[in-house]
Amino acid sequence: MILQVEDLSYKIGSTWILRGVSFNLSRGEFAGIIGPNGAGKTTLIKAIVGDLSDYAGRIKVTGRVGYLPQNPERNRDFPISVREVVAMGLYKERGPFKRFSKSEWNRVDALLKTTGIEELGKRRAGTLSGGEYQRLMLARALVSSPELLILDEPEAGVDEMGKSSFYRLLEKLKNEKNMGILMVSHDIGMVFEACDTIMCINKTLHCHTSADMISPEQLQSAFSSDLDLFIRSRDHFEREHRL
Ligand SMILES: Nc1ncnc2c1ncn2[C@@H]1O[C@H](COP(=O)(O)OP(=O)(O)OP(=O)(O)O)[C@@H](O)[C@H]1O
Repeated sequence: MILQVEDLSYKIGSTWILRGVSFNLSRGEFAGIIGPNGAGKTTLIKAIVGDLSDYAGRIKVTGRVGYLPQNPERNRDFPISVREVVAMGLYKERGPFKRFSKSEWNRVDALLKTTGIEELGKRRAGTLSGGEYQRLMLARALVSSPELLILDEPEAGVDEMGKSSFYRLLEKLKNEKNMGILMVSHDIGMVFEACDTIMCINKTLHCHTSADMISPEQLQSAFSSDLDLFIRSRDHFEREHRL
């Protein structure tokens, strides 16, 4: 088990954002978190990565975490290269004040290759397109060799071709490194295609089950407040089950 969440609840003022969320994530499991806007998905991720302190319940992570946040902040003018941004992902384990060693730069370059942006290493990070920037953020999240990779809507700004190669890359990394992956996404089709398990969240966790076992009732209970998302997920359910 790489992640254990037990009875997690979070409240802002008198409003519950999350209530009694419990689940486990195994190594080698790619879980997709789906749910309507405002369902508490990002809040759950923030609690897991340690950006939220005043929650109730327990979260146990047993391994290194790589995190690709939703809409990562981007300063287009800041004079930093793509390679340097990836290398900064190592700060947590070795601090910012030492020069990067040759082997650390080799690690960075290998990841630029893995994520398909090796040609862009020397470019100023601010000049990258949206999809290229997401790949850069993925390389940075991976440079510390995480056992748990957490992604919050990584497909934002990525075109359809880019999306499917991005998800294929995640599946490959999961298989090669036996990582656990937790990904929030509104891309219901891709979630059903790429993920092993699906978690439906809307304040509470409505289901956490394998993509081909999920029932229309589970989808409906999580999405009742968002008819459009519900219909799209039901369509995918029906296609998956050839109904
Ligand atoms: N600082 C805050 N103050 C008040 N309400 C907040 C705050 N942060 C989050 N919320 C509310 O908490 C709820 C859950 O937000 P969260 O960002 O976790 O949802 P989400 O499921 O990630 O949504 P989306 O799919 O739109 O990204 C929303 O109703 C949001 O407005």
